[in-house]
Amino acid sequence: GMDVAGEGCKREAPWKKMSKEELEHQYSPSRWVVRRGPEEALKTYLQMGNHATQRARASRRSLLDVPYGDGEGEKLDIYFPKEASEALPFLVFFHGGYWQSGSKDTSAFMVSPLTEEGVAVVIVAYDLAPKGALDRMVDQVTQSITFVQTRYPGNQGIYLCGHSAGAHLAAMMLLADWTKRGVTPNLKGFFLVSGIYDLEPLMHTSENARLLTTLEDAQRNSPQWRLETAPMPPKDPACHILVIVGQHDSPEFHRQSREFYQVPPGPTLRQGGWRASLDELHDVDHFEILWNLTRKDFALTQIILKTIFQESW
Ligand SMILES: N[C@@H](CC(=O)c1ccccc1NC=O)C(=O)O
Repeated sequence: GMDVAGEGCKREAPWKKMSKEELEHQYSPSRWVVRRGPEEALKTYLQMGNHATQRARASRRSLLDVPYGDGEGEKLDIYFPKEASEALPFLVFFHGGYWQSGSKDTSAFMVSPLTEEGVAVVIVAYDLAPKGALDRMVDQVTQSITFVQTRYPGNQGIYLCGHSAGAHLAAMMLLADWTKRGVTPNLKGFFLVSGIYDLEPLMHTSENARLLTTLEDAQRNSPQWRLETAPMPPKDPACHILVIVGQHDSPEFHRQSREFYQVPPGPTLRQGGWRASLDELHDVDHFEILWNLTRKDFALTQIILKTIFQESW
């Protein structure tokens, strides 16, 4: 059964007993969708992202292709609520696509419902593999957050949201050393959606082989491994960490979320003041969990809004 955090007994990782085919299957999110075929799911995801982004750009005040660094790929888009103010909460989003696909230009899913409620939304581009190695993507994500804090020092909180590979990049920010950046972002929350936190099993799948050349690469870039080997005290105990997974995500994706929730900062730190939670969202797959964020009445949209605005509740 599921063991209780703090028991201190570590089982052998279950994925190590899987065949290559099984591992491949577990880490192919599109094979687990229930309402359409894999190809159709990926196509719909792209269409929904395209449409949401076009709509956001047509209907909201925005700053597009803002450079957050010198690199050509280091750009972000900012979407604003109707009321002009710099004292806004900011939600910064990192798209998924296994670090090798996806774009900020098709990822503005949550812009309409969040800006409607007074949240500024930032969609970040980063260098995909093979141009970007994981260390570089992590560095770029760190830089993008530093940029938002520097540009909007009066922000009412920066909330990070990432999907799948993007949730991995957001989770790596729990480990970021901001002192080296000269500015500490006003981080108030993490929304980690259908993420991957231990990269080691991916070394044994086809799609990601070229991303992780050594075990050291995988471990250095795994928030699960890093927090297990060197637990970190909370920098801000008020900061929320929401680990969220879809009901129809694969068992390995469920395990990744559950185990990440159980490391510090997880329930062990919750006793010490962290606010961490693990949520399984009813009847959604790996892609619906994101494209439904275009809707205000979707459970995850409501969770995000409640988390951001609870101080005033
Ligand atoms: N080739 C993958 C695609 C994929 O995993 C994916 C696609 C869009 C957004 C996120 C994804 N997964 C993790 O980042 C699949 O078969 O599902």
